[in-house]
Amino acid sequence: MRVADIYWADVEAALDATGFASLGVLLEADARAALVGAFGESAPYRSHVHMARHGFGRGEYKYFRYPLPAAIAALREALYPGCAAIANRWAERMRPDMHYPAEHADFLETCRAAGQTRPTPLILSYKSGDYNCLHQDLYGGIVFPLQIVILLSEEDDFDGGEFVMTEQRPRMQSRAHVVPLRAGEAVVFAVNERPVKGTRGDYRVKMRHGVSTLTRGARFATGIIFHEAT
Ligand SMILES: O=C(O)CCC(=O)C(=O)O
Ligand SMILES: [Fe+2]
Repeated sequence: MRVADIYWADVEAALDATGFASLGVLLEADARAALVGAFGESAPYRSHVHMARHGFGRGEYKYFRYPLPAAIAALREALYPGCAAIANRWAERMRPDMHYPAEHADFLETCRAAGQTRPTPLILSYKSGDYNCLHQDLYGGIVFPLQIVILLSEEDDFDGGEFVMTEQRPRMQSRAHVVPLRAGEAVVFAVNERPVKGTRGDYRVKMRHGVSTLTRGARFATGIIFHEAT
């Protein structure tokens, strides 16, 4: 599967229905192994977070520094235009003042102008007992409304550790989604909120994502977030 083979109309339909959509397997085994193998190094990263110290859950993650690993940089650039087209249609329904440029390089300029200059792609590592609390990856006032997660481990490397999303609907009870991920599979999902068609026009539901507790093994994932951090 290549980015050029993604059928974006199906992606948009799934995003509209549930707030997430599979993009297929976009990282092959050798690329996954290279990213996992470098987790223990320090040179490729700008920061290292122990989730328990911040109340974010249990496990570790690291933000890549520039230059990003080639595979991550290539996916971020190649996936952005398809995502931006959907983001602009969502903006029309939710945030009519927002418009996203067609190319990621131009969106990075928007981030820089707002003082958001640090890269946000990251790699996460979980062991048995680890989990990632429900959260949103907001790093400043400029927010690109879609982001990507890719499972780097094999499905049988671990038990539990499911990618989960919740949606908080206005004046209603929250809904949960368990999002299945295959090794190397990329899923695009709503960062902050998504539009839902109601009887009186669209309304916004707030989305959060996280990872359920691992009950066995080890799990690695990488996240591609399109906005930069302050
Ligand atoms: O480990 C995961 O699957 C989720 C990671 C995450 O929170 C993210 O990519 O933003
Ligand atoms: Fe996240």
